[in-house]
Amino acid sequence: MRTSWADSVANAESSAAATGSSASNATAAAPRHARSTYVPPHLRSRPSSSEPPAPAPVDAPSAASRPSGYGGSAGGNRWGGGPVRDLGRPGFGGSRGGGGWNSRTGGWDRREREVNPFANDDETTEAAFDDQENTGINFDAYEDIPVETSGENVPPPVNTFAEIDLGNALNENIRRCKYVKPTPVQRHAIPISIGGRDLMACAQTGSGKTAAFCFPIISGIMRGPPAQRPRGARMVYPLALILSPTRELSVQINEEARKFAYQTGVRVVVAYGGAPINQQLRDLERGVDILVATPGRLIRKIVEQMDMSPRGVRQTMLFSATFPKEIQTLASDFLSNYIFLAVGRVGSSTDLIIQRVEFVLESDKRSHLMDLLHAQKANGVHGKQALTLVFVETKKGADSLEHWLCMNGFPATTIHGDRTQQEREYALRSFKSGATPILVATDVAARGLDIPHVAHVVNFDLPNDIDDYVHRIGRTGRAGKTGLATAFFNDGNLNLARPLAELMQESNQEVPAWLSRYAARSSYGGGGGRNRRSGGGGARFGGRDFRRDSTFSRGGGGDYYGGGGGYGGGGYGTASPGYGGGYGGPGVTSAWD
Ligand SMILES: Nc1ncnc2c1ncn2[C@@H]1O[C@H](COP(=O)(O)OP(=O)(O)OP(=O)(O)O)[C@@H](O)[C@H]1O
Repeated sequence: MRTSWADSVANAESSAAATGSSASNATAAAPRHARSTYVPPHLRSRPSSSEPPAPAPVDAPSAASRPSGYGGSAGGNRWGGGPVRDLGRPGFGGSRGGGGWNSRTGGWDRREREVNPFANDDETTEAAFDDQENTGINFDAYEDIPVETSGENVPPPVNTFAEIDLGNALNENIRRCKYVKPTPVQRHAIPISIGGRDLMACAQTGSGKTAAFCFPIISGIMRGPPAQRPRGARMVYPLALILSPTRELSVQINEEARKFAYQTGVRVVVAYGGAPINQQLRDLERGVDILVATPGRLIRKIVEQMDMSPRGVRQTMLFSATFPKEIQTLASDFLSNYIFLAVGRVGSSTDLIIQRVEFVLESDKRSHLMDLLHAQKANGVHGKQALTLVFVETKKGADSLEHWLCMNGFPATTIHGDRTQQEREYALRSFKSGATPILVATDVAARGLDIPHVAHVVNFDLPNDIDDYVHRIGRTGRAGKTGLATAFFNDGNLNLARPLAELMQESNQEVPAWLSRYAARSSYGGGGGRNRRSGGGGARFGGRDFRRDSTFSRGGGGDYYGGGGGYGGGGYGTASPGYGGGYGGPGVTSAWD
């Protein structure tokens, strides 16, 4: 039978060197005195060493919490480790004395206290917006969304978090996050992931994909038996690797995952370029269960040429709002007998975003933007109340537009690849807080960033690729809230005319007649080009499994429907959930930073 998280951890010793190679190298370079002994997650949060280790409380799963058919084709529950051992306890890390993360002999680092990741939530963002109406989360907006799954023995979805045995500590964090019920992608993806299956999940921007992959990973690690690590080895052994396309997104996923993992004993660490390496090395040396990393264009190398367990042994999940066919083809190399999940007309944007396209000549763009910003102000939607994200094509263009906006009385900042990481992070903080309510950005900020109160996304320069457009506008209209996206279109964007018109139509937007005319023109020879979506019927927006495409043929076979052979027995089940698209294969543009 194929390995589950529980099996993976149990088998960790035999393949201890099989994962986290980049982290391992990093650790080897760290100063000796910082070495600490690894304590597996299930032993953390226990009483201090002077006390006998008490049996971990166990959440007995109710029959209802295990949907029939759970576990997929291999039959039965893949977890193998039984119900979640719940490690979370009140008083963790402090007042009770002795209990918790840091007090156990041989812990990661006894000086360390687990920082409360919820502590700053209210101060940093909400306080700045305290006079704004709290619209709350309206996930009813997603209720009618069509869901399509394909693959063998798809585990059924759940309707509530309570139906899944995630454990008290994680449930408590879900409550702290104010998540009342799962979003559609969470309802479907969590049981699939807990069932040990590989997954390619396509769901709209802002619809909760982060929790959809984090919850099962955290609960899987909590559930697992102790991992035996070689003593004294200066290696770190992440049980899960989360790869994301940009540094800022890695930072955000790390922050989210830390909230979900708070007081569970599961340790999350982030590693990315441009930030001081010593701090990251120190964090890694304290131990890591979940490593969040930005690998640039090295995705294929990490998965195929490093020591990671092969597909079919590890569990691999990919999540994105867009999955064009080429990316599906490339990504399927990393997956085994996977389930394809499409929530919504995927790759399509959500109806929550009102999309406008305006014809603006290059020379008129600045004054047109100024008009929009003044109109926003006049409507009382400005400043901290409504953050505006302006996408431009080049780094120079970003700096120059930022300067011009500031000169004209609109406080703005900028984020792009030529700025230092410190400057990028500062800019993001300044934008989020409302101090500079306009952020001029290149595609660095296009994917995944979850910034509350972004009310307006302006495509000052349209991207060449419709996928990028979908991700960009998805920075607004998130978590059930509505948003506005305005695009400046001119003759230079002819290639985008058709996919843009189609996308707008699919999202129930009003398509200007002039854009339809451009779209028709581009269909007759002009457009297409890089835009992989133009043409191709239902698969256009990546909303269907490319394995269903009758024209699909790769040769070699054996891994798709009924391919079998993927279940290779025990091993080190490093889950490697991906994020965003862009595998940088030949001929495919990579959005990875
Ligand atoms: N079940 C839930 N209940 C309430 N809010 C939720 C729930 N799940 C996620 N959210 C919130 O919804 C917002 C969007 O979630 P997330 O960033 O995971 O979206 P996403 O699908 O990954 O978007 P993108 O495609 O842009 O990366 C976040 O603020 C998150 O906290």
